Parts: sequence; structure tokens; C-alpha cells
Amino acid sequence: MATLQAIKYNDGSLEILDQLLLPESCTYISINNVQDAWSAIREMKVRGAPAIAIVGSLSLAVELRKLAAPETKKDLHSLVKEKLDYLVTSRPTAVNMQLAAEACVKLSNDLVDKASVDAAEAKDVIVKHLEAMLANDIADNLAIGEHGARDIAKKCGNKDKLRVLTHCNTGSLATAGYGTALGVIRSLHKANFVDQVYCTETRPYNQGSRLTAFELVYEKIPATLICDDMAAAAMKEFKIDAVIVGADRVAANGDTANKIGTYQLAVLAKSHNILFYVAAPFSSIDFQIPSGQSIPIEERPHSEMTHTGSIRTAAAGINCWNPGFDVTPAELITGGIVTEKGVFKSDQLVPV
Ligand SMILES: CSC[C@H]1O[C@H](OP(=O)(O)O)[C@H](O)[C@@H]1O
Repeated sequence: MATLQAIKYNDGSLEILDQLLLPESCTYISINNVQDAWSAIREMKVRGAPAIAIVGSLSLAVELRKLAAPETKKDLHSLVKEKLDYLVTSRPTAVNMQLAAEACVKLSNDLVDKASVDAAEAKDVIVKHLEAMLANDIADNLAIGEHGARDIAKKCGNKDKLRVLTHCNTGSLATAGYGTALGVIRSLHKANFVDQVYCTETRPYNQGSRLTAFELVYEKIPATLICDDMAAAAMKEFKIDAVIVGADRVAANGDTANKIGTYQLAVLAKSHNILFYVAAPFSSIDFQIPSGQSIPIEERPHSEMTHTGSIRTAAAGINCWNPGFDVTPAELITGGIVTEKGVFKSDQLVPV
């Protein structure tokens, strides 16, 4: 069965699945330029750390392909940098868009000094670089899935059936295809290791109930939806073997920023003696940031809490606190950090 496609790109044409309309309808919308991408990312029509970087990068490729070659490579470099700096402002916590922007700006800058390349050729090189993100992400995700499944199976004593809890959405709707934490779950399922997946609703945006449940049902992976406040009771009642979540940014010491509610799951997992894993591309580890305290945490609109669609469900005038993410200390990530390069102890990360 084909995995769901959050992103469709073909020869300069970019479409995204409007995730605000899931699970009721699967509607693709066109992204014709960087501004379209910025708005779609900010409004969370597309979300998920890797998917944000891919859509942002591809939107610049779409725009550059339509553009006549600038007069000089310096003009091209200024335009590329301006557009990428803008895309990074859409959502600050996930590191992926920042990394993609830094890599492309460096490439563009290097091309300025390359006498053998003219402005038109430089534009083509940059477009091809931006378009390559999609394929690279797909390859990395598969490796994350395999490494994670192998490690969980081994550390859970190769029990024939495992019960795994996951939070938010880290699947095909957050990446270019296979997923990160949900990719590990897909690999466990393929190896016939999954007894049940427990997915949390993930208030207030409900990535779990609207997106992860959709993916699990679509692929016929046995799963049960629980409310976020049921997590402790579920761990106790169903004797969950492992918790696996994604990451938006991992600090050099292993502290991890992920969807709000992750930290409390890690605390609960510790108190129930349950393995707690983070799964993310190795590039999500930001060695420039020493600890989780330095990770910027995005504040989301209060309306995400006070309304369900257009219906108000909380008193007008109530104060709200709506951070999109929280930080889990490295010592609570007891299973390890699963990447395409292998599984790393959360407090022993080194650049490779
Ligand atoms: C595969 S990374 C997904 C990551 O992104 C989610 O946040 P959001 O839905 O707000 O973009 C969540 O933190 C996931 O772990």
C-alpha cells in the first residue's frame, strides 16, 4: 500500500495535502511561491519538522524556475538569502528549515566566487539542490525506521508482540514519506512486532487524533486513540513496552524539543519504567545549542485552545498559555535517540 503523500512535487509544480482538512477530506493545494509556503507552514496546513523544510525549499525552487536569471550571481545570492531567511521565520522551533536555509545560502555564496559558473547556471545548481531534499528525506526515514525497530525489539527482549505509545504526528504527514517515530512503528509492524499502538490526541491541534490515527487506520496498523490525560492510566493498564516520539530540535546534550505534552510522557514513562525513545534525522541534532534551555519555543494562537473550528469552547476573556513545544531532558530519553545513522545514547551525542 502506498504511504500517504503530504507533499507532491513534479518538475516545478508543488502541491501539499491541506492537513487542516484531515481526516474529513484529502484536498491538495498548490504552492506557487515562497509566500504561499510561508503561509501554509504558519497556518499548519503542512507541519512536521522535516515536511516544513521540504515544502519551504521546494517553494523556492518553484519560484526560481519561473524567474529569468538575475543579472549577477550576487543578485541571485541576495534573493536566495532573503527568501530563505523569510521562510525560517514561519515557525522557529524545528531546526530543519534553518538547516536547509543555511546549506542553500552557503551553496549560493560559494557559487558567487566560482568564475566558471554564470548566473543562469548558478540558478540551475541551486534549484537542483533544493529539489534534492525530497529524495534525501525519504532515504533517511527508512533507515530511522529500521534502526529504531531493531533497537526496541532487542531492548524489549524480542517479545513477540509490543505495545507502543506515540504522541503527535511523525509519519507520512510530517515528512516526505515513511516518517520518523511513526516510521519506526511502521517497521515494527512490518516485522510483525506490533500488538497495539496507542496514539494520543495531542491537544490542542490534535495531530494525533486527526493525523496519526488517520495514518494508522489507512495502513491497518492495530491502534487505539487515547486522550492526552489518559497516558498514565494507559501505561499502567496496558503495560506499554515503549514510548516513541519525534523531535523538532535536539540540543547537543540530548535535551529534546518536541510537541507540547512530550515532557510529561517522558516523566510518566520513567515512573512506569517504560523505555522512552526519540526518533529524528541526525540533522535535527543542533550542536550549536548546548542544552534545551536555548531552544526557541513557538507560542501558538490562543484560538487553537479556545475554539474547535469556529465553535468557542472556552470562556471569552480567559488567559491562555499555548506553547507548541516543550523540552524533555536527555536523562528521561532512556531508550535513546534513533537516527538514520543509528541509535545514540541521549547524553552521548557527537557530530558525525
Ligand atoms: C517528524 S517531526 C514531527 C514533529 O513536528 C510536530 O510538530 P508540529 O505538528 O507542530 O509541526 C511534532 O513536534 C512532531 O514530533
